[in-house]
Amino acid sequence: MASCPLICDTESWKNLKTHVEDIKKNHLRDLLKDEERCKSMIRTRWIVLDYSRQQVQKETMEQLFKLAEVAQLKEKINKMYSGEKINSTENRSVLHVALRAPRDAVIYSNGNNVVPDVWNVLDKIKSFTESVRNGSWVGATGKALQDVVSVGIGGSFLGPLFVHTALQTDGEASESAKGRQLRFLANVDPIDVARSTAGLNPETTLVVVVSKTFTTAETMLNARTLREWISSALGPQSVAKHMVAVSTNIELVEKFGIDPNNAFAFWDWVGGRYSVCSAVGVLPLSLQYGFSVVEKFLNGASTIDDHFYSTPFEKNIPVLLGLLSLWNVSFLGYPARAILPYCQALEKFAPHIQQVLWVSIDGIPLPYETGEIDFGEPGTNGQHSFYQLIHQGRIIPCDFIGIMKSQQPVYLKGELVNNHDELMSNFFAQPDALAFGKTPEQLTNEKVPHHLVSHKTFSGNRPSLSILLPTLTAYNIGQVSEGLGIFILGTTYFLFIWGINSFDQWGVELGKSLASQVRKQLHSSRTAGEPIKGFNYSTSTLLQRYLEAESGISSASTVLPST
Ligand SMILES: O=P(O)(O)OC[C@H]1O[C@H](O)[C@H](O)[C@@H](O)[C@@H]1O
Repeated sequence: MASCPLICDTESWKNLKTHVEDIKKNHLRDLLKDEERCKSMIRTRWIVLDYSRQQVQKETMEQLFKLAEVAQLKEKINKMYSGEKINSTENRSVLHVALRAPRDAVIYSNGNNVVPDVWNVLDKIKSFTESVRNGSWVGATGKALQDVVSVGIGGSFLGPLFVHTALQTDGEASESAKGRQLRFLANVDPIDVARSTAGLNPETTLVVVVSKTFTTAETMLNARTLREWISSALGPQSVAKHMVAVSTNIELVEKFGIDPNNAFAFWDWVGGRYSVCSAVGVLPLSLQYGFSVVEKFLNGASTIDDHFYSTPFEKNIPVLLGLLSLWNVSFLGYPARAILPYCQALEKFAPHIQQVLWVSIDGIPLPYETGEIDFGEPGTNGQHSFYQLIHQGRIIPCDFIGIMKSQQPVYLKGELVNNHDELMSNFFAQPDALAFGKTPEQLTNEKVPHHLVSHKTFSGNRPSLSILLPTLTAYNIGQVSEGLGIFILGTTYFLFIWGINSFDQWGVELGKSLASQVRKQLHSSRTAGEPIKGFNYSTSTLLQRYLEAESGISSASTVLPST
């Protein structure tokens, strides 16, 4: 039995479906003439959020807030923060907010305050990373470990990579990272092994194996590969000095050959895609930038949690972002969203991790589409690749993210504007181009040749929102990347409203089990010449062609990339 009716059966949902027809009668170029409307849709907090170019009226927002109330959104948020096991299919709390809570905070899971455990790990990370960075922790040959390879995939990779990319050009962070390298090894493609170790010396490299379960096939094969890379160069006893782990599964960490004292724990109430503020991100980032910089990142993330928990929905940035996404996906029928940071440092920002389910949290098949296809590219690069699509092709709501003060200002004397202003000229122009478009009448008045008028017509009425950040320090990155938080929390929200589980991931299991069958077939065919069996004709044919090709590798001996 459902614990609550599907949201699509509520009056509030039906009213919004009816409201769509009212909205379709308006063009954004007309809505944007209403200054009072626009004024009510520009929110200035730690960031400036302007959603006046969304296809919404004041009434739309009122109805969306009503829908959130009907969906008991605030109650669900309260349950999340109070440690209730809202991840019901895995019987777990959802408490990534505890990872960046102040030391004196009290957050319960299973009747225990989890904050002291969080700070025990943070204190251990601080101590360990300081010893590596100051050279008191050295490798097997007595050399300081200046380079780090973080091995992990999915949530054990994407969040840390995003934050690393954003910190690389921050003044304070880049100064503290001088002389150090942080690389990531995620894909099981051996090319990724070659790339992540190119030019590195095992003597001065520390490998961090990041895996919540310590069972993920790609991560564990990559970890064994780097263990071999180190052992073959420095001897098997060197693993203790050159490999550490981040996991909830300390037993498997020890079985792998890593000293449990060199394992940094996190907990089952941290979902993989929400783990960047756990040791998953904090350990490799602190090795690269120092714990004090990463602590600022955590503090920034913590401000989002406070805002998210205590701010009324009308002024709640993550809730507004989530509700607008819900409106675009479930009512206006736009299945995708382009996230366009006009800041190269945020190039890894577009959330790659989306929760999409076809059943409700109670296992009931949903009669409406869920999920949103998010993609993105830093501006102005995107303008030279897919903006033709978003201007004149299908309608894709866009989120533009700009920075007021560049991390790395450049100005050439004599130029009209500095380089950041040049970038931001596009940040301010693109949303209006999408909203207003250009009509055939305007083109005719501009004396555009008649045969080109249709080609150069822009329909406009394409929704977007604009976010302006003050700058990108570790603190701001924490706000934004829990900006992964803003978007992920926003995503969590409308998943709360859709009534699906934002925190489990059964959907990835089937592919993994089928890959396991193929792995066994490849092994038996290559080592014992076993014929292919148990696959459909198409897959069997492809497998046959693959096995006939020369692999360039003999399974008789270990092969590592040439360094
Ligand atoms: O950290 P691990 O246990 O190795 O899992 C790595 C990743 O596996 C899957 O892709 C999950 O959907 C992710 O949430 C998780 O981050």
